[in-house]
Amino acid sequence: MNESLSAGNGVLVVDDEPDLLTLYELTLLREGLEVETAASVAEAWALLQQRVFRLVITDMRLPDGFGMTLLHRLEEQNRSEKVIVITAYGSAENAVEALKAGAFDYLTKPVDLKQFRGVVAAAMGRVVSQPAVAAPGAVAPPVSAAPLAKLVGRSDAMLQVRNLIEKVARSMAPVLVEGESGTGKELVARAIHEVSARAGQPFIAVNCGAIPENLLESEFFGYKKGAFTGANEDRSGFFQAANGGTLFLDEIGELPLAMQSKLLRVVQERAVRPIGAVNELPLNVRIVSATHKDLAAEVAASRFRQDLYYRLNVIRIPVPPLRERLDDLDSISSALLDRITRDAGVSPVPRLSAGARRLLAAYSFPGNVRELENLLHRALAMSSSELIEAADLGLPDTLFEDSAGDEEPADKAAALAVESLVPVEALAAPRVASGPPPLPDDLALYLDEVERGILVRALQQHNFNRTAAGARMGLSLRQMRYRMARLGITEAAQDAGGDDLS
Ligand SMILES: Nc1ncnc2c1ncn2[C@@H]1O[C@H](COP(=O)(O)OP(=O)(O)OP(=O)(O)O)[C@@H](O)[C@H]1O
Repeated sequence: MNESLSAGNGVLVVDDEPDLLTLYELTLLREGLEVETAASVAEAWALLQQRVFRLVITDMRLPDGFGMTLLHRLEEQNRSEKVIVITAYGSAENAVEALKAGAFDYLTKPVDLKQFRGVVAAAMGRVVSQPAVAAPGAVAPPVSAAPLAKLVGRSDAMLQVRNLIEKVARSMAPVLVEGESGTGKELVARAIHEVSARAGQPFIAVNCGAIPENLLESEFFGYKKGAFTGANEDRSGFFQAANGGTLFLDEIGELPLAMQSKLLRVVQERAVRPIGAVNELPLNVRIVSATHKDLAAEVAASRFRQDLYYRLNVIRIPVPPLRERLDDLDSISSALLDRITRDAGVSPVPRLSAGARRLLAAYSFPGNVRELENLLHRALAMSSSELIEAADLGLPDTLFEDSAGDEEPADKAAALAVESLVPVEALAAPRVASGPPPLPDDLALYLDEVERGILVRALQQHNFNRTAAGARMGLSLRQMRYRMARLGITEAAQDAGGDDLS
């Protein structure tokens, strides 16, 4: 034990290959860090019993066990050390496992020293802003729960989302948030940032689908004065702006392939070179991405790079559609009404009548929480009292009739129609007498709704026999089940006593 070492910038490196250990040690010493080394789990643990380090860098395979053992022990004891694991080339599962277990980051052998320095700088940079830990056994600061309060909902599905957010907060691992439009993916990304030690640093949200292709590079990486016509001064990109904090890449599936390659390079090397610059700038940015697309399918269709997908998708947080967490509808509606009236400076906050709540619960919310928010905005404008009635919601008449009474919908057809309600725009298309329907704002959502309407009609025509309804449209039972599940009409059909469940 070296008494002179402070916890401040002490790094413990664990590797059983003496040459590598020396190489790592020299690299770290050159960075001005204080280094101790160990060649086995036992040796490392003995050192960790004596003092606290800022960072532990460990090879995965050691003569007497695995680097994961050290990670698990440190996690169990809630120690403050960040852990970086070094895994063999091609063992991505190990790396992912380590990140899920709480590792700060991982490096793959053969270790690129530039990357090594970048990862270490990120780990040290993050810790520097925290109070120095003085004694063995000191615990990491608890994560703050306040940011999670903005994410309203106590359904099982939301509790799972919250748990995941808390779990990933301490790590640097990239997170992919998946879910339909308007489910709250950005809110989840913000919560990850705010719960993490990066909370005081910038959170930069970028909608990848909204930036013209020819501007992507300069927007992301910045440029130097004179790099191209019109570059009259140096300009930072999103990465530099997010340095020290979190970069939220919304609609990552919209990035063109050429930009995906450039993004991968920056993410791997943890450094960015602005257009026209000679030198790279080191980065310490956590990446949280989001998509409403099935990115695995995009990879299969060669529209998304597999290597980038694996890099961004270390931890996946699926955010379920609102129709799958109707338990949360009342609390989310109240929170939204609170927010809307507060923003408008109106009081008191109106309430939803029992009829209005019933009507909302019968709706399928293809636009999820954002649609609920818009709907409540409109309802507030329509309502003339402190009570928002069903009629103020502006929902389609079919739904209105079905849920007006307290009784359950009378027959299978009604149950299915209510569950899989087609939004007004989708229904309107075939009814319009002259001229083409307006272009949809969201083609995928629009087509989903058209498909939903067709499936419901086919099922109704075939007395809810999915095999027959599918066969009528050239679909196997398996394809029907898949499509019904995807479009959220499985349950209604089962409730309705579908005769070919198997
Ligand atoms: N659980 C929730 N509690 C309170 N408000 C929510 C919740 N989920 C979403 N919202 C609100 O719904 C709106 C849409 O959320 P958000 O922008 O995070 O969705 P998104 O999934 O990122 O949407 P998109 O895919 O269109 O980018 C926001 O105003 C957000 O504050």
